[in-house]
Amino acid sequence: MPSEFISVQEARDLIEAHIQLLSPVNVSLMDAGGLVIAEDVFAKTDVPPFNQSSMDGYAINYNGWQATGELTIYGEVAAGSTSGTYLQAHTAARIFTGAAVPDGADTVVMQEKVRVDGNKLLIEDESLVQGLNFRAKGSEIKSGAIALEKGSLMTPASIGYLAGVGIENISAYPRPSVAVILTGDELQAPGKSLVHGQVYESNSFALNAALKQAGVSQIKFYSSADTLAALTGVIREALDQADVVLLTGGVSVGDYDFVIRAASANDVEQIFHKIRQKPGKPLFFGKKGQKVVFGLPGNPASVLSCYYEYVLPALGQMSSRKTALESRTAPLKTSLKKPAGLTQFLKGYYDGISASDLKAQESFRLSSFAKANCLIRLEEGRAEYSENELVEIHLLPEYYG
Ligand SMILES: Nc1nc2c(c(=O)[nH]1)N[C@H]1C(S)=C(S)[C@@H](COP(=O)(O)OP(=O)(O)OC[C@H]3O[C@@H](n4cnc5c(N)ncnc54)[C@H](O)[C@@H]3O)O[C@H]1N2
Ligand code: MOO
Repeated sequence: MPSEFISVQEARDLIEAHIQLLSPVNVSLMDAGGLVIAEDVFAKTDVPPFNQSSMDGYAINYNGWQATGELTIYGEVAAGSTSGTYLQAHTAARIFTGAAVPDGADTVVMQEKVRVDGNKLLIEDESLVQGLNFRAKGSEIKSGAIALEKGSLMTPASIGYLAGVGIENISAYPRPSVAVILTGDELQAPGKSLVHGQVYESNSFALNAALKQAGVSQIKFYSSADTLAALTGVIREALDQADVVLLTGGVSVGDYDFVIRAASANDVEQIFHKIRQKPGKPLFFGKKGQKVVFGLPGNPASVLSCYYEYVLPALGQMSSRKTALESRTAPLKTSLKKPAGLTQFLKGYYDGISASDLKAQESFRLSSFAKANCLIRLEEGRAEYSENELVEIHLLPEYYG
């Protein structure tokens, strides 16, 4: 293998070293799912904001009731009632779940555990203790306290939690915007007829689905004719529009493979080109300012392998997220041979116990990828693996097991 080829680990390290966090933006909680917060977030109120009943029943003063045994029902507090009340001695207030407990009361008795006789309340609750069914003001969080720390992921629960402490917007790292440039004069859109020499264009479909699955919503597609001038112009426009530019095809050594030259003509600094791996050997990675360019080798299975192994973690890193495929070790179902000197990513199937390589591994074929739920990583220095030998597998995102 010529010396400009680098290892998979070197490629990973170089990408990680060159990716920069995107600048935080102010986002509505409604649009914050999956983002990471860039600053500590402070509660805007006590939660609960007042002493609150957790049951439908009667608010009482526990010690007062202990002293007299019988209470007179006085008034009612519904959830949302905003007029403050004070519980007089020897009285109980009818109350409902979520309502503000009157000052002077410290306990709520469930309505199932009382007898009401006219306006007299008889409590028949042997397990009643002071403070039961009473949520003290600020017992979840006090106003001004840190609700979530910088670096927290906005899950449905954390979004709900922040809304509950009075937050409307947060400062978060956005997801990158992505431009996808398709190269290749032989490409035809699905739905149209093929003439001899044409193939259906599929990379935009696979990448669109993969990017959306990763939460990227700003995706623009471009097509370029196979000329240096055309591709140089399209890359310029894409770099203007997006944080990340993904090209498919045109990174190899053919006479019409213009990606390297067109990137250079746009002052994209080449960080690497070519990895000792299969598929995706001619992967290109470059940088212009904070923007990054991946030249994905055009074969459809190379595009997807390189996306999962290199692009997806980079997209995550820009948004302060870990999005690399989940890695596990699993025993191989059968023995395998491979070329030494290349890391191989095989389309595989993991049944929860062992991993098997699927048929049809060539990079122009997607039939095996379509059935795979993992990539099996075989190490550069190895030429064979035996049955049951432990290997590293990378679970594809659609696999939940
Ligand atoms: N002499 C050599 N030839 C090749 C080498 C090499 O080292 N020396 N490497 C091979 C490897 S490995 C790969 S991978 C490919 C990568 O080539 P490119 O990135 O330049 O890709 P293209 O030639 O443009 O396309 C490759 C293949 O993929 C099809 N393709 C491209 N785009 C799409 C698309 N959007 N949808 C569907 N199919 C697409 C294209 O028609 C070609 O069949 O180079 C090898 N050659
Ligand atoms: O390495 Mo290429 O990506 O096999 O076809």
